[in-house]
Amino acid sequence: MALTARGLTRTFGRHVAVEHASVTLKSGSITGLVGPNGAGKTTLLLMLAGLLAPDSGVMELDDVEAESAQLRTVVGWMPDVFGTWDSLTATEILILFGRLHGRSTQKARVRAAELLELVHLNEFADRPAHELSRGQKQRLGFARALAHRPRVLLLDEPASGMDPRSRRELRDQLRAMADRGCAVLISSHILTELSEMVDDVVIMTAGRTRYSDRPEGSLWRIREAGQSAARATTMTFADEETAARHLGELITAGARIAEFSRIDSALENTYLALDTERT
Ligand SMILES: Nc1ncnc2c1ncn2[C@@H]1O[C@H](COP(=O)(O)OP(=O)(O)OP(=O)(O)O)[C@@H](O)[C@H]1O
Repeated sequence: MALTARGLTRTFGRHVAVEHASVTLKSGSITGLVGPNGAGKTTLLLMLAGLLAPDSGVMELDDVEAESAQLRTVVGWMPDVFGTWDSLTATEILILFGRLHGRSTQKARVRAAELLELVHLNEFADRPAHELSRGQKQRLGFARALAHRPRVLLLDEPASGMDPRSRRELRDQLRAMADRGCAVLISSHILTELSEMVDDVVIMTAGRTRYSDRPEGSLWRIREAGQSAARATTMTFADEETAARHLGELITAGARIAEFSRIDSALENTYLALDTERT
């Protein structure tokens, strides 16, 4: 399912948090949302999730204008901080969210077990949420966002607090969801990680959105065995295929390659160039 927002504006008192912002989230695509602190990302996500009313602007699901209530039935929302009833167990929280989305207790229970398995929290199923670590809470937050099998998924800093294995799993799960037709939007400050997983990037500064061109090529470090890091060569390749071909040629020519790794993120450079309006 596709979600399109056009001209969204939201003010708090006299402060304009989001100003005429537009985004298109395509079915099957993962979009990154980046921007400095206070740029309006969370405010935009809340409006797209149907949880905060815009002052003006239009939102559409598959080209049909959608009200907030409709958005809430198809959008899964993962806030940056888990925020829930801490004394409830992981299972109770997921069942409660299933029930709030109109499922029977029985169906919600089955779905809760499935989701706990998905995020590897089975052994914490009956623990109260306040006993979970930060990363475990993030994973429970991800599971909660999936309770009603959303067709659009919005995630605010989903990987913060997660260990490397959980991040990789999250990345794989999001790609699998996109492959099944879900439209995914991720807000994150971890740009190198984001650049590996997104298809499009929306940059937000001072409440305004704009699409970024996908980075063209990236820089790689090539170091031979025995060579110091300072003497390593750097080269730009258009894509991974070209880099792999070059590595093959080096090895065929007898070079003893000890390190061949991507070192830059053009997205990060674009972002840093824009990061002048931090508040
Ligand atoms: N409920 C609110 N009341 C008043 N001002 C708010 C409210 N929510 C957000 N703002 C203001 O709107 C602006 C955008 O905030 P928002 O949380 O959307 O930014 P963000 O891009 O998500 O920032 P961060 O990267 O720090 O999470 C900020 O200046 C913030 O102070």
